[in-house]
Amino acid sequence: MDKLAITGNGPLDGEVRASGAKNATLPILCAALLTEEPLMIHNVPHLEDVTTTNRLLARLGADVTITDQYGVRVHAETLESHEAPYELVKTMRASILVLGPLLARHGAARVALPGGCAIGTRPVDIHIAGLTAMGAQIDVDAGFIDARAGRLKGARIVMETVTVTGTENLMMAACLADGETVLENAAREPEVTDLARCLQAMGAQIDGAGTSTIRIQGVDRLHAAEHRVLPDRIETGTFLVAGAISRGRVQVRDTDPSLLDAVLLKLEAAGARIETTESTITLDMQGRRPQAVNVHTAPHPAFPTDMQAQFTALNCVAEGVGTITETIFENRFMHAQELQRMGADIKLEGHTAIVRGRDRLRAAPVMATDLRASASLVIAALAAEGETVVDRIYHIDRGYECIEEKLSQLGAIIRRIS
Ligand SMILES: CC(=O)N[C@H]1[C@@H](OP(=O)(O)OP(=O)(O)OC[C@H]2O[C@@H](n3ccc(=O)[nH]c3=O)[C@H](O)[C@@H]2O)O[C@H](CO)[C@@H](O)[C@@H]1O
Ligand SMILES: C=C(OP(=O)(O)O)C(=O)O
Repeated sequence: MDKLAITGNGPLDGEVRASGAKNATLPILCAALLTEEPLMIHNVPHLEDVTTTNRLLARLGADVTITDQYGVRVHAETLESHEAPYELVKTMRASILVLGPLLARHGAARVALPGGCAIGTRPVDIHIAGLTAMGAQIDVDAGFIDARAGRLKGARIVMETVTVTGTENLMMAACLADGETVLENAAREPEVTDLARCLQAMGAQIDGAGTSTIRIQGVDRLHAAEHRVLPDRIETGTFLVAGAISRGRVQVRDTDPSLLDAVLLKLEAAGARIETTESTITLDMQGRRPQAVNVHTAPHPAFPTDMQAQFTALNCVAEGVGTITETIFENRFMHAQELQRMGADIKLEGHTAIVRGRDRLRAAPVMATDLRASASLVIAALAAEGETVVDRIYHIDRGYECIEEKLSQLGAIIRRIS
C-alpha cells in the first residue's frame, strides 16, 4: 500500500494547475449512458474514481476511449448489462449515479448499495423516493437496489435534504421521462450546474440548475455532444490552504474564483492576501502565521464540507482558537485524531471541533481515513517539524491528480513510498 512522506520545508512558493472537477466528471461520465450517441468529455482528471467509473461504464457495455491527455469519449450505443456490481461500487460511492440513467434509458437497473463509509452513513433513500415518484418499482434487498420502470413519468419531487448526487440522479432520469419534472430543494453545487450544461448540450430541456428549483421537460432521446468539465474547486482550495498553512505564496491557474467565494472569504479572514483573475487565484501570506477561523459547513453556496478537514489543519497551526462545525456528515472528524498525533490541540464537542493553534506541529506516522482527511494530513505535514508519513493514501488518489508532483512544484519535499 502506497504512503506519502512529507517533510516541512518552509513557505510554499509557486504555481500549480487545477484539474477538472472529480465531482462533475463522475456524473457527466454516467450521463453518457442516457444516449446511444457518443459523448466527448474534455478536462477529465486522472483519478482512481475516474478509472473506476470508466470500468463500470465498460462493464455496462459502453465503449470508453481515452482520446488525449484529458479527453474521454464514452459511446453507450447498446447496453449489455444493467448491473453495477458490489466490487466496483464499494470503492466509490458515486457509482450510485448510474441508477437514474440506466433506469431512464434501459428500464432496469441493479446497483449494489454503496453503504456507509468513513464520513457517515450516507443513505440513498432520497434517490429511491424520487425515482419511485417518477413511476419506478424499486426493491432494496440483499445489498442491491433493484429498479424497474416503463418510461419514467415527470413528477414534482420535494427532496427532504439537499443532496448533490440525489439531485444529479433525478435530473438525469428526468431528461428522458414523459412530461415535466420539478426538483424542489435541489442542490446548488456548481457540479450540478456543470452536469446540467452537459445534458443541455445533449439536447435535454433543463431550467433552473444552480437554484433550488430545477425544472426538466422530458424529451424522447438525447444525442451526441461535447463538454469541458469545470475546474476542481476543492482541489483549488486545498492548494490554497497548503499555501496558507506554510505561510507561503501559491498561485492556482486554470481555475475559477467564482466557485470558491466562501473559501476565499475564510482565507482572507485567516490573513491571506488574495488576488484573482478570471482563471487564477493567488494567495500570499507574506510570511505571516495564519489567524484561526470559525467554519460552519453547509450546502453551496455556503462553506463546503469537502474543505472542512483542510481548514481544521489550518487552525492547528494558526494564532488563536477556531471552531469547525460540520453539519453535512455525522462522522467527518476522523482526521482530528490523526492531527492530534502530530501535536494538534483539538477538542471534539458533538459536531464541532475546537482547535487551539500551536506554533508548530511535529512529524508523526498518520493514517488517511478518507479523501479530504488525507489531504488535511498532507498539508498539516507541510507545517510540521520532521518527516511525516501518511499511510493508506489510496484515498487521496481517488480525488487528487498527481498530488506529489503538484506539491513538489510548489517547493514541498514530498515523495511516494510504494
Ligand atoms: C461524488 C460527489 O459529488 N460527492 C459529493 C457529494 O456527495 P453525496 O451526493 O453523496 O452527498 P449528499 O449531498 O447526498 O449528502 C448530503 C447529506 O444528505 C444525506 N442524504 C443524502 C442522500 C439521501 O438519499 N439521503 C440522505 O439522507 C447524507 O447522508 C448527507 O448527510 O456531496 C457531498 C456534500 O457536498 C460531498 O461531500 C461529496 O464530495
Ligand atoms: C466525499 C467525497 O467524495 P465521495 O462522495 O465520492 O465519497 C469528496 O470528494 O470529498
